[in-house]
Amino acid sequence: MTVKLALHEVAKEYANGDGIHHINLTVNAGEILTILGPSGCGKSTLLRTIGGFEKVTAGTVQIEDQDITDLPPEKRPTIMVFQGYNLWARMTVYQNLEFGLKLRKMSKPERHQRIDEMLTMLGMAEMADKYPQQLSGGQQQRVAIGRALVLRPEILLLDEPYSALDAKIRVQMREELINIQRRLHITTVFVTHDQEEAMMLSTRIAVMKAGEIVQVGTPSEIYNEPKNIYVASFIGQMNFIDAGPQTVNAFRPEDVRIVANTADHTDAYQGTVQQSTQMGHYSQLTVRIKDRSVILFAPQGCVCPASRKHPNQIHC
Ligand SMILES: Nc1ncnc2c1ncn2[C@@H]1O[C@H](COP(=O)(O)OP(=O)(O)OP(=O)(O)O)[C@@H](O)[C@H]1O
Repeated sequence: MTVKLALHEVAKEYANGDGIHHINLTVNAGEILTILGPSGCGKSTLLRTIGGFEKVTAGTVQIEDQDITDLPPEKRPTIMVFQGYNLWARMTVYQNLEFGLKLRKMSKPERHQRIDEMLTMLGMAEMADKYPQQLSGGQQQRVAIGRALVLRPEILLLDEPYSALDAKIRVQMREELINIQRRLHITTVFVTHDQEEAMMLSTRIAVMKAGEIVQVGTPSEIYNEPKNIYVASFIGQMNFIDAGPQTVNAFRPEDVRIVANTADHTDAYQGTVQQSTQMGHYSQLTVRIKDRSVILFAPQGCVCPASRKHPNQIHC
C-alpha cells in the first residue's frame, strides 16, 4: 500500500485555544478515509489544514515525498468541496465544470472530452446547459463534486457534502461516490458526523474527540474493537451495565441472547421490558436492568420468556 498523505504531529490552535492537536495520520493511495466525530471536535479544521486553507501551528503535511506544509491551496494537488455547493450561479453546469480547466489552459477538445465523460459518469449528460438554480440539491452536489474531479486532483477533500440532502438522496449519493471513486481510484478524505455514512463509505475511519484522533481503523475494527467507551458509544448502539467498582460490561444489542430463565444461565441478567418497537423482521426492546436502560433485538416470532405473573420480565 502506498501512503499518499501523511500528517505528523499537526496542530492548529486558534487564539482561544480551540483547534486540533497531535494529529498523526496517513492516508493510503486510492482509499476513502473518513474523519468522524461530533460537532466541534475539529473535523473541518483538520480537512482545511490538508487543503491549505488553515495554516498549521505545528507539525508537517506531506503528499508522497513532498512537504506541502507551507504551500497555499492552489499550489497543492488537493481540491476541497465545501459544505455549501458554491456553484457559479451565472454559469451553466458545463461552464462550471469547464472553468478550472480553462484556467489550466487545457485545449478546447480536451476540455470537451473530459467534461462529457464526467457528466456521463454523474448521470447528468442531459443537464449540461442548465443553471445551478434549475437543479435539485442532489444535482447541485453532483456538479460540485464533478467540478472538483475534472481537475483530477491527487486528493479529493469533501466536507460533509451531503448534510443538506434528505436521507434517501443521501444514500444514493454515497453509492454514486463509491462507484466514481473506485473508477477514478482517487484518494479521498471525507468529513462527516454521521456514523452510518462513515461505516458505509470508508476504507478506514479516523474517530476524533476534542481536537484529537482517538482511533483509526477499518469500519469493522472500529465497530468490533473500539479502543474505548467513547468510540464504542459513537459507532452503533452500545449498552453498558455496571459490573462492579470501576467496571462496566459493554455489549451491542445484536450480541444479546434472550433465555428462558436465569437458573440455567447464571451469567444472565433479569430485566423489565419498558418498550417494544416492531422494526420489521425483528423487534427492538428497551429493557431496564440494574438501573440502566439497555437496547436489545428480539427476532420476529420470539415469544419472550416472560412469566405470567410478571409479563414484562425477561432474562438475557
Ligand atoms: N476560525 C476559528 N476561530 C476560532 N475558533 C475556531 C475557528 N474555526 C473553528 N474553531 C473552533 O475549533 C473547534 C473545531 O471546529 P471545527 O469546525 O473544525 O469542528 P467540526 O468538527 O468540523 O464541527 P462541525 O461538525 O460542527 O462542522 C471548535 O471548537 C470551533 O469553535
